[in-house]
Amino acid sequence: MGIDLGTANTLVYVSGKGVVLEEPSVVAIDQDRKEALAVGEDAKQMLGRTPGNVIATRPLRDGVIADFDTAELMLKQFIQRVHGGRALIAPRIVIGIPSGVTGVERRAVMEAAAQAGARDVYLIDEPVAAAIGAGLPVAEPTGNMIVDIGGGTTEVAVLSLQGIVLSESVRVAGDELSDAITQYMKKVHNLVIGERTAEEIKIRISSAYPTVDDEQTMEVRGLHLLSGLPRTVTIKPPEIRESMSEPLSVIVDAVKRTLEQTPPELAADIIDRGIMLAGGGALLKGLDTLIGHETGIVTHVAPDPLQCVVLGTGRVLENFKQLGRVFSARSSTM
Ligand SMILES: Nc1ncnc2c1ncn2[C@@H]1O[C@H](COP(=O)(O)OP(=O)(O)OP(=O)(O)O)[C@@H](O)[C@H]1O
Repeated sequence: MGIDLGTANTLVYVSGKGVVLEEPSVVAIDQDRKEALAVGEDAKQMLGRTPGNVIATRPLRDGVIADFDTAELMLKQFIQRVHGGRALIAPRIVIGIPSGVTGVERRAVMEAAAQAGARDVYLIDEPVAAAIGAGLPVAEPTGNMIVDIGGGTTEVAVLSLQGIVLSESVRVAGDELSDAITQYMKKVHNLVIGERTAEEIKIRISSAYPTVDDEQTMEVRGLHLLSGLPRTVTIKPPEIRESMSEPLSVIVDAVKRTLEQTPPELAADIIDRGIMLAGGGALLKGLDTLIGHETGIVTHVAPDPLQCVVLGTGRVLENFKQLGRVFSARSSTM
């Protein structure tokens, strides 16, 4: 089983079957009964809409486990769902985690997987898994650059011969873009909006670079700060793009810094092959154009950016012998 345990979404790949689960990393807990009310998509629908005794939370923040018990519970639920309620034949699990996490954070992920029933747990750095999932030839002696923009972290890495030559991880990604939109709506339109609405604005009309859709409009509903009453405001893409400029420049700067440090031979390979974007954040309209414009290097979006990491873990599972050097840790080394 391969798992992308992400801040925003968790995906599971089963060897021989492909991606069998893709759910938001959200858990709704009934605090009176101390039990999970919903996990995944159902819990996400409850975000910001729960009564006092129910909390809908994300157990991961910035790509790492922030709430261990809830993360373990979520992981168990997902693994059980994949097994269709049958008894778990403790599987071998490969989990993608951000490359910048500490040893303590790595052990927390491994422990959660072991508690959830895994026999052998292998950790793979997310950029390596994303590059494999995006179809980059990571086993060859050639430079590949992958930029994985998730919910909580953006990872930029240069890979060659199954390994990371250099990488940079910044804790700014899709969530910060949504947060920037929330703050803008509050400051400029006096409108308080929830997390889900901010994400909807980002997905529907925002862009990182001017596009032909710039004249499009969207009606946003929220709570007016001054009157305290519900109100609808009409917004356009350019103002939303402007509101995201700070987090976007953090992402672009991370790419530039990594390129500046890349050894010349590998830099030449990257100029030939281009930069590959993966992760849900890669779906932001115009982000490839912005990065291409800022770096002068052709930038591509992976065919299925949201699934790159989990597809990479799956490919590793299915080619265990050939790709055996890609792991950053395994449970027997805990
Ligand atoms: N069409 C879209 N346009 C812009 N952003 C999008 C789009 N679709 C998804 N996203 C964003 O992608 C992010 C989730 O990406 P992904 O599932 O790759 O992250 P993750 O793996 O859970 O996070 P991390 O790698 O940080 O742990 C969210 O912030 C989401 O809002």
